[in-house]
Amino acid sequence: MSTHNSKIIYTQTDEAPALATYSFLPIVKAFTESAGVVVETRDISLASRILANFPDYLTEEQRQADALTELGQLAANPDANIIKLPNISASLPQLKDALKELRKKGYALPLYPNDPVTEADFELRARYDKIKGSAVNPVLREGNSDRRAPASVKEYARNNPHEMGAWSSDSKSHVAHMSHGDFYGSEKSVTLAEATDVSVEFIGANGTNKTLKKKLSLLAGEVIDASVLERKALREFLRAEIADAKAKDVLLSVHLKATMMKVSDPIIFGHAVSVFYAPVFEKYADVFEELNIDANNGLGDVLAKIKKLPDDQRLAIEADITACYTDRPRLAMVNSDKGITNLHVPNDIIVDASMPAMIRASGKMWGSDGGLHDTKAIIPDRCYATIYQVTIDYCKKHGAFDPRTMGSVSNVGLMAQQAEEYGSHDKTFQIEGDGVVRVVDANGNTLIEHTVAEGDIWRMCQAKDAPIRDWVKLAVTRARATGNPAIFWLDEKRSHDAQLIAKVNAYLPEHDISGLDIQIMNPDDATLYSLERLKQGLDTISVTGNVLRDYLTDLFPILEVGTSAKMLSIVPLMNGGGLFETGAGGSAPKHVQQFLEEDFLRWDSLGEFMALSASLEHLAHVNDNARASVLAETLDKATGQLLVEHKSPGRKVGGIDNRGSHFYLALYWANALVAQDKDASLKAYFEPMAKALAQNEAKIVSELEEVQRSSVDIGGYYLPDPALAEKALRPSKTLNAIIDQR
Ligand SMILES: NC(=O)C1=CN([C@@H]2O[C@H](COP(=O)(O)OP(=O)(O)OC[C@H]3O[C@@H](n4cnc5c(N)ncnc54)[C@H](OP(=O)(O)O)[C@@H]3O)[C@@H](O)[C@H]2O)C=CC1
Ligand SMILES: O=C(O)CCC(=O)C(=O)O
Ligand SMILES: [Mg+2]
Repeated sequence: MSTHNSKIIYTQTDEAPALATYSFLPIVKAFTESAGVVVETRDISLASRILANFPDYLTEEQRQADALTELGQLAANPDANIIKLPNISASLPQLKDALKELRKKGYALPLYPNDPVTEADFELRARYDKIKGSAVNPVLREGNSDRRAPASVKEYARNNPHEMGAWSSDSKSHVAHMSHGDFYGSEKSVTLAEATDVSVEFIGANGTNKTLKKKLSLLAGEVIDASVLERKALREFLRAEIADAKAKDVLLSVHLKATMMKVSDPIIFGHAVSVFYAPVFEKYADVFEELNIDANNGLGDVLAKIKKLPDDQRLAIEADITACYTDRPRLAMVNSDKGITNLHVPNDIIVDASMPAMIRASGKMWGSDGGLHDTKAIIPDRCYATIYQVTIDYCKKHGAFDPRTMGSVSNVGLMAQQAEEYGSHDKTFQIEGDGVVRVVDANGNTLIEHTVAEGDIWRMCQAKDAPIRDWVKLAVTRARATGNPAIFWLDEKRSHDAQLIAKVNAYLPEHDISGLDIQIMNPDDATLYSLERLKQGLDTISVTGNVLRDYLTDLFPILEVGTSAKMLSIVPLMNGGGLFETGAGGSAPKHVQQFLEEDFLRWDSLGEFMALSASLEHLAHVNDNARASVLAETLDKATGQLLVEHKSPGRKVGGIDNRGSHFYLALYWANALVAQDKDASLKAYFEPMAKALAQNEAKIVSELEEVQRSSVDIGGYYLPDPALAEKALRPSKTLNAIIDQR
């Protein structure tokens, strides 16, 4: 059998998934070796990405290869087989934190220039900004997205329902969005008949003329759109909603995506901060300027920077901040014990996960009293805010969903080649003055034009034709494979969506869609349609653009199976390779904190297990490697057994954690390989391992539990010491001996 090019790239990332990798990867290698499959790692952690981008500041030994660029190129190659674990999409405070740690460790990296003056400062800032936000996923995602809850996961949730907060019809929770002056209201879109280069020009009312973006090459059939969020309208909206939250006596929360929308959303977040704390920002404008305080970094930045002031001055500011709370609504908290509000940092409340978490918890969020309360959820732009209101209304009317009986909503998402809003950050601008912004083609024709004012956020998005066509095809494939209705969530009232509707209608007839139920609905109707089917226990495929892909693959999984971490998340790359993302959730910083405090890692690697199986399956198919196929099948069996036997990590210290679940996966996987009859040599190969694991079960479990309850040091947060981390994550000598002897 050919095992040519049987290579899987397993990514090293950050926080909880990176810790889990220390424990899981040796096990993976011990198994895949048997099929001649080589598993290599590439480090795309935040720390590594910073180092890879600053070789000129590092010594020869400190320099790092640019693994992300390498993997980005690999993703366009038919051979690609990449398992991608969640990574940090760094906000500015996170980036600075990581820098601080690296500098302490002897990496002579330059400080982030907060207030660039010279050209060199600007260049340096641009270099750092490239690493900020969602800098990884868009590079690797050279394909559209197929995310769903596998049958075994659904089955597990039905038999072991997670807690769902009860909903009451008199809940005061609601979504607040703008009614004008937002991106939704101003969107203009065109589909290009021919390839062209465009530029984005700002023509100031005072006669200034500035090219915001030079020579952007566009392909024939590409859909572009542009829209503007008005600063004035946003701030008025925020003021009104803050007052309304106070009047209704609900918590105030703001839900944005400052990671993927790394240019626009920190600015919007900054407005929420400076409007909420307006008296303070006004009174201390000069001091804040001197301290380089930027509202976009949140109240946390204010509190940290005023520490440099003399005590009396700092206390006065702190008193004025406290005074804000008397005539303003209570803020939703991220951590009420530590007094962290949802306006502290832009990366704590990320809309895709935060809204479903709220909806799961009776529509409530945590208040500073440590209790759950009804909340006003501010999501300024109307493009996608309303789907949450429809969901809230549905829960108010019908009560919470029941994981035991509810159906499932899977997703086919347009994502390839930085589609739509999630590829817009290099075409997003905070406008310097009043004037107009124009998108002008190579012949000097204006394609799109907006009147803008100082401080407005203008942005342009792209969606290329080939990915759109591939997305339609993937939707049909999933509809055919499942027999479920596939709903395109497209809003005919949005100019961009109108272009997409035309393309969907043009490309659907390229496929055999006989007997399939494929419909186009606006997001509100599609939400209601899907929720009604969900209630009845029926399954529906949501076919969406990039943002709704992100939102829905947290919303439905969190309601259905308790977390998006258990999703199968496949990216069939357009050039034939496979990218297998683990889950749909993030890096869960809270898990690291718990691990450091009590040596218990509650991260569930189910997403890794499923991604590995899908990756092996893909490899088996592409490389005609029958053994890899047996490995994939038996891994699925083992994962199923792990669920049934309740060997997933618990949430609280004591019992099985992430490492314990890895042991059980290894045991069940080895057993399944011994039990299969497709490949006799694999059967024989795994017999000794299966036996050793089974015989030592009690000893291994006890070695894994013994370490819990004391604090642990891994020598860093963003760049842990590999030796310390390995020691901490592989505490069972008995297990290590069995795994390492392969
Ligand atoms: N694909 C990617 O690379 C993604 C990366 N991120 C990054 O992750 C970080 C955190 O983002 P956030 O929005 O809080 O989202 P997360 O998905 O990390 O967190 C939401 C909550 O989901 C639960 N959760 C998520 N994954 C797992 C898992 N494998 N096992 C058990 N529980 C899990 C945890 O709940 P509990 O605390 O109750 O245990 C967690 O607090 C950010 O740095 C963000 O940029 C976010 C999304 C995707
Ligand atoms: O890349 C990121 O920052 C987050 C990605 C994400 O949330 C998703 O794809 O679901
Ligand atoms: Mg997401």
